[in-house]
Amino acid sequence: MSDIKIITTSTVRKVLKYEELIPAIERCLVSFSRGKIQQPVRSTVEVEKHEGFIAIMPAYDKEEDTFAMKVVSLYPNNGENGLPTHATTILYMQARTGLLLATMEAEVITDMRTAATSAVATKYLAPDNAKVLAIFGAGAQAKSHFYALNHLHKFEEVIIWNRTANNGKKLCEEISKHCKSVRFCSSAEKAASKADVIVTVTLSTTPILYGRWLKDGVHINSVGACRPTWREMDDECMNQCDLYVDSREGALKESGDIIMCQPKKLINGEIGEVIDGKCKVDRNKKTIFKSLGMAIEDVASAHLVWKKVN
Ligand SMILES: NC(=O)C1=CN([C@@H]2O[C@H](COP(=O)(O)OP(=O)(O)OC[C@H]3O[C@@H](n4cnc5c(N)ncnc54)[C@H](O)[C@@H]3O)[C@@H](O)[C@H]2O)C=CC1
Ligand SMILES: O=C([O-])C1=[NH+]CCC1
Repeated sequence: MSDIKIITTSTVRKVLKYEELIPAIERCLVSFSRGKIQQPVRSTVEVEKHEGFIAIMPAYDKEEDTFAMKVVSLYPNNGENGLPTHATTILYMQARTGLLLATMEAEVITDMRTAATSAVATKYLAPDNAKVLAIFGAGAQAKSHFYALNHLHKFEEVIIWNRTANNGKKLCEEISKHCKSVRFCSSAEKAASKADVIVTVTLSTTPILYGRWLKDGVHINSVGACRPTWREMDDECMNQCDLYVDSREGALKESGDIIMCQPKKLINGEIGEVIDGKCKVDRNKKTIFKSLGMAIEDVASAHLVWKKVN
């Protein structure tokens, strides 16, 4: 047996590109909703003492015959000590034998595949001619979401809102090289009420986006609040919008925005069903894509990386 490869962050950054990743993600979302992916809802171990958790995310793609498993830890308080809030590793295995082929540092994969998934959702759910993008948050996902969305659609204006203004302004400075009009806005309400597309990528556990702020036809990619008691959107926001998810099963187990919503919020469909034409969308309505993150997105990304390094 040949040596197990160790694939580092810098290699992943070099080889993984949105032009290949976005179509690969689109394909795997459809396969997932067609039942061609074996993927349990991730299992999670709470580390209460340190207010963190660790999740294990395996998936097998029956069509591609590819298998991988990601381990991700989320320690929100790390941020205050200058440490990364998420730590991730992927084990990439040979599906035929179950043998380990590579371990991959998965920070870049996690950032890019999550943003690529939101970009696909935006392509299918956002209003035609969306002009203004608002991003809530200024961390790793905020940055990758700008690049992925900008790859598919050129927005006339990008507005960043972040709890810590300095970090928000730094992000504006970086992305201003790629977009004519980028600005930091210290009011979440003002940022939201101008936007045709909103991305929420924060570690907040209580709502930061309110229904009363929303413009007609807005599309929201809600990417944070991945625990059953955490929220990013208030009930009014949830109830005004048609709701799409990555996985129904995952969303009903993990999404506080859905589980805690009053009155109970029904899911219109999985994004894979939308792409597959099995679920019709009215783009004039307000829409939410609630993203919890799926192992199959990691499998598809790891497979692209593996093909490049071999
Ligand atoms: N759906 C998915 O597939 C994935 C979702 N995520 C989630 O996306 C979110 C962002 O992740 P990263 O950018 O990697 O984290 P990060 O740690 O790099 O950035 C976190 C951001 O949240 C902000 N923030 C923290 N606490 C806040 C609060 N109470 N109110 C408002 N803002 C607050 C910070 O200022 C920062 O801008 C997290 O909730 C994370 O768990 C991450 C990976 C995959
Ligand atoms: O899918 C993923 O990797 C994650 N979702 C929420 C935190 C990390």
